[in-house]
Amino acid sequence: MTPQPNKLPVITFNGETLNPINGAWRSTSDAVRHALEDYGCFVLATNKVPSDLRESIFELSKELFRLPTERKIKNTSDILGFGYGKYALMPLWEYFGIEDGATLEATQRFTDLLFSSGNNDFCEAAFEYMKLLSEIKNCVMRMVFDSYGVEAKHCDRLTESTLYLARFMKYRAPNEGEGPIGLPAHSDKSFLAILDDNNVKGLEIEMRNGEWIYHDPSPSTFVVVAGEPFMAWSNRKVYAPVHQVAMRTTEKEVVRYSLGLFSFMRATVKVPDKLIEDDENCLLFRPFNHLDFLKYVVTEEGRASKCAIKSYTGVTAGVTMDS
Ligand SMILES: O=C(O)CCC(=O)C(=O)O
Ligand SMILES: [Fe+2]
Repeated sequence: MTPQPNKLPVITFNGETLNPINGAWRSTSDAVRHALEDYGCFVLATNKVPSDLRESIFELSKELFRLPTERKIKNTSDILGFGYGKYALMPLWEYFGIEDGATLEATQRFTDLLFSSGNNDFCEAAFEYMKLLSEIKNCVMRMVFDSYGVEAKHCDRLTESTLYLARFMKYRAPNEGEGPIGLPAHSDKSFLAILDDNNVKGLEIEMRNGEWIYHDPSPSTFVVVAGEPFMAWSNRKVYAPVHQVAMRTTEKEVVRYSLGLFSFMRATVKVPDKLIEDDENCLLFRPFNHLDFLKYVVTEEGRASKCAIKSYTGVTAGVTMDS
């Protein structure tokens, strides 16, 4: 498989597109919805995150990965993928998660735990950066709800219940004899992810037709990716793409740093009636608790499933709204 160059839609968020009273809001919302339906992801061009903040957070994340292992492993979590991770089976990849990572309190706790003599620059930049990403995520959500004609109060209910995972990731180049895969192919278990990187290629995405493409990074773009729970919420209109990270380089000194803000819902996720009506009353996913779904994902059955959300809460034969 040789992935092809980026063919993802590029959508711009600027002052005009982000104002719901402008016509541009409507057309941008429809573009976001169609991109998520057709590709499950899109490239977001925006200057909402200042470039100096982006540069400093990537510089500061290098400090994080330089810490000694005995410090790194202090970052633990009950939820898989939310703590510190480095696995023998995925030797190129390493990550830190900050649970509730769009809040100052959680970012401060993380900083205090990792940096024994403090690191105010890290704490401030990480919080500021993740807060901006959470605003972008809220905007994407509102646009999708709007484009489907689902009332804003349903969006607010989910938004207010969001649990954020801020993730810092590092991928080294493969050594001789090692394969290029940093993070194996998967679909996300988060609702929505906003991804960023230090302009080093690596993210590869499978299109609906099975073709793989790679994302060509740039300093003013992010990648927005829908996860399985978003697909379920939309009654399978939104696509949750399989993607992976591959370090296809022979230059040993290349290091890819990426950052992601992943959102999870504490409130029950339920297909809006509006979307079921549009599907002639055929409900494909029962209401579910997103955090319980994460527990299912790590069970033997969840791990074995090709699409965990389908085996967790999918309606196989299709039922009517009132059954
Ligand atoms: O590092 C990246 O760009 C992607 C990471 C990713 O797909 C994930 O953490 O689920
Ligand atoms: Fe992912």
